[in-house]
Amino acid sequence: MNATAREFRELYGYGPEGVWAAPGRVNLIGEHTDYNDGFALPFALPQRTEVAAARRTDGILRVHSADVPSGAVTFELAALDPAQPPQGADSWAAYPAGVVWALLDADLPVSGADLTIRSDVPTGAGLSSSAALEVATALALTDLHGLPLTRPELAALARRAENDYVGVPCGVMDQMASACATDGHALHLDTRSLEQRHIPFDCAAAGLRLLVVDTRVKHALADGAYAQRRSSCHEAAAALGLPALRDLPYGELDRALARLGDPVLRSRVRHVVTENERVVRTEELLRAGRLRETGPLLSAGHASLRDDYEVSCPELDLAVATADAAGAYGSRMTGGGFGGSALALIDAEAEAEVGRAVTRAFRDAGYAAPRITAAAPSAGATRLV
Ligand SMILES: Nc1ncnc2c1ncn2[C@@H]1O[C@H](COP(=O)(O)OP(=O)(O)O)[C@@H](O)[C@H]1O
Ligand SMILES: O=P(O)(O)O[C@H]1O[C@H](CO)[C@H](O)[C@H](O)[C@H]1O
Repeated sequence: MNATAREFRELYGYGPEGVWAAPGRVNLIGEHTDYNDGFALPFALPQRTEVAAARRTDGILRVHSADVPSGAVTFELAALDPAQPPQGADSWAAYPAGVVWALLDADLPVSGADLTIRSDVPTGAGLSSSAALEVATALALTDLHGLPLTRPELAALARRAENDYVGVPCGVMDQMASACATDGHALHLDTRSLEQRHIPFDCAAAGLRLLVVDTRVKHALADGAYAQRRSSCHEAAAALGLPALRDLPYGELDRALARLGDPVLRSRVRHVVTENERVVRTEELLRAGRLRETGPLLSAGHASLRDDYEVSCPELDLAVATADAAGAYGSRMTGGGFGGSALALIDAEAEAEVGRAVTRAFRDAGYAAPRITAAAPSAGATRLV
């Protein structure tokens, strides 16, 4: 029997109606573009979050996570209030409760549920464990209640839970990647229209590996820096008379920068506009099967995040510099930054060597040992049982 289903049975004393799973993600390129209506190119990880679930008819939601050392948290659906999300040891339960709140707020009827969660997506590592939890919960509840949402609608609902119930002002990239990605592909996302294209991305066939270096520096998006970047972008777009920075074409960047007085705003705009362009160029190279040539774009993306957007940290910079020096085609931080993970595109046979070099560099710098894994583009959310 599936381990999450077994845990459900042990905890609640009866069997679940099904088990659903949604993956974490790595963003290949297109960072801090999703709240600017821009482009991103994430792919799903093999690591995923499972949710075993059964309906209830009494307006009660019980949630339990095998990854949190506390019992089930119980909510009355009628009392779910975004002004009062659970706090302290129960704060994790805001993610599944937020999904139920978002469904009810959209007039999608949920009668109650029991849920058990378990995951192998590292939390707070920039690999979207929170989106995996939201999307797996949303898929379980919509399937169980017969609610016909498309995958982009499901992702938008999961994002609403995170923005308006949990209180994290993220964009939609993570939820879209988790809900919509397909095995062996990167997902080209237009975060304005939610249009998506599945781009073949078979590293193994090309003799390549994508190394994910989790620096173990916990990032926390709820703190102010992410929201600050977001509002700087919105301020710059307004100053330029644009709906969003997405509407500033790459070819007009210099002229637009000359119109912005504030040097900080100029840097933020330069990152977003050049990053959108890097996504476009990366997609072209992937489509042409020129995977290695994406390396310089990844590295340029990192420099832009470090210098113009100022969301890197010494551990991420060290991971990137060491991987590059050890022969990576390119590498960059991935996710929101301020910690979390870096990504390196390397030859398959260099995996052990690059891993050793990064581990040694972290030890020499006195940093905690990084967690290094290879990631293959994997499937999006699905029903398992
Ligand atoms: N399996 C899980 N069980 C319980 N809570 C989880 C699980 N996965 C994620 N979470 C919640 O999501 C939070 C991590 O979200 P976040 O800080 O945005 O990082 P990321 O999404 O990059 O991993 C955790 O602190 C926890 O509250
Ligand atoms: O740091 P993460 O939680 O993985 O990812 C965060 O930052 C990225 C930056 O591209 C996106 O804006 C995303 O919507 C947000 O959740």
